[in-house]
Amino acid sequence: PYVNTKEILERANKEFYAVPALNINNLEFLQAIIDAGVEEHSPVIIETSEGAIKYAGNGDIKLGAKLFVSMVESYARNVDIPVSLHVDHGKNFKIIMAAIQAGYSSVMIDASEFPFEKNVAETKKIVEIAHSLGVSVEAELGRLVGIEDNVAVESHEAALVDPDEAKLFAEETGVDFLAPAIGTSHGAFKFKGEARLDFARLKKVKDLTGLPLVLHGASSVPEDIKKLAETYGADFKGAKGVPGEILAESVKFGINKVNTDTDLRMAFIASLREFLSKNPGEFDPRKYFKTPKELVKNVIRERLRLLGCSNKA
Ligand SMILES: O=C(COP(=O)(O)O)NO
Ligand SMILES: [Ca+2]
Ligand code: NA
Ligand SMILES: [Zn+2]
Repeated sequence: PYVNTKEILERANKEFYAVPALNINNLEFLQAIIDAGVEEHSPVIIETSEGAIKYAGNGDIKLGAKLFVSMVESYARNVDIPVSLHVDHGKNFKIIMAAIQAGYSSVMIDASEFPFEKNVAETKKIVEIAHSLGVSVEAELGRLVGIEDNVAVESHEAALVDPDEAKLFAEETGVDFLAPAIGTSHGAFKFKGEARLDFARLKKVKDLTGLPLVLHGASSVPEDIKKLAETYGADFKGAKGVPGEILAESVKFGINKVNTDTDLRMAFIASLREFLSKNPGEFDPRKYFKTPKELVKNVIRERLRLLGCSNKA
């Protein structure tokens, strides 16, 4: 069934596991996610960035939002796992409103680049509108910067979430789930040295807010996927993600939603490169997208198990 993200995350919060939030831009990734959830008897959270909404709507954001809601809601009705649809990194009021009106389960208002007071004001505004329409809200505190090696440079300290601010933020905004910056960053090149997240800081945010917490920039960039892509011509030198054991550790300290985009993209392109080089005569997209979808599905299945949300449907 199609559910509200809050329902999925409240249970995860109570039972100490995490649910991946999986970014899509098209039909194939959505199919891979639904299949992974069904095969693992697991809830799944589908999320679309503002760019994805523009992409699907061919520039028309209302159309894009409606298209994603109808696709996700239709597939969700067809399976017996909880599925929700979320706006990732909402910054543009018009796009957030289009998504809420189209029927998204939840939206992120990302005002994390602004000073605390403005972040509070922006988030509060969206929370009031969203809650009046039964939509749940995510916000972010701190900025996504990798903690270089073990030297938490001055500027990085300033970028990471302040746990006391997080408590105040939660009280003042009424936000449903919170993304505390603890050392991750988006994309495939997250760390130059050792991957390290600030778990002490994370635990403080959890203790002080009690909210379901979100880890952004959570892709692992699995070694086998990277190698497969490079075998077939990709140049992913220096790509490094959050190791699986660190992701599992973050769940122990209170992470309940794990934003995953890069790993799906890397799996898809690695498998597509392999398929195309082995099948030079193929030109049916239902064929050349089949094994990429399979690999994306299997990467997601593994992540569902790692995060403890398999069999939680
Ligand atoms: O945070 C993310 C995705 O992060 P990755 O690039 O690590 O998949 N989306 O909001
Ligand atoms: Ca941000
Ligand atoms: Na998000
Ligand atoms: Zn993010």
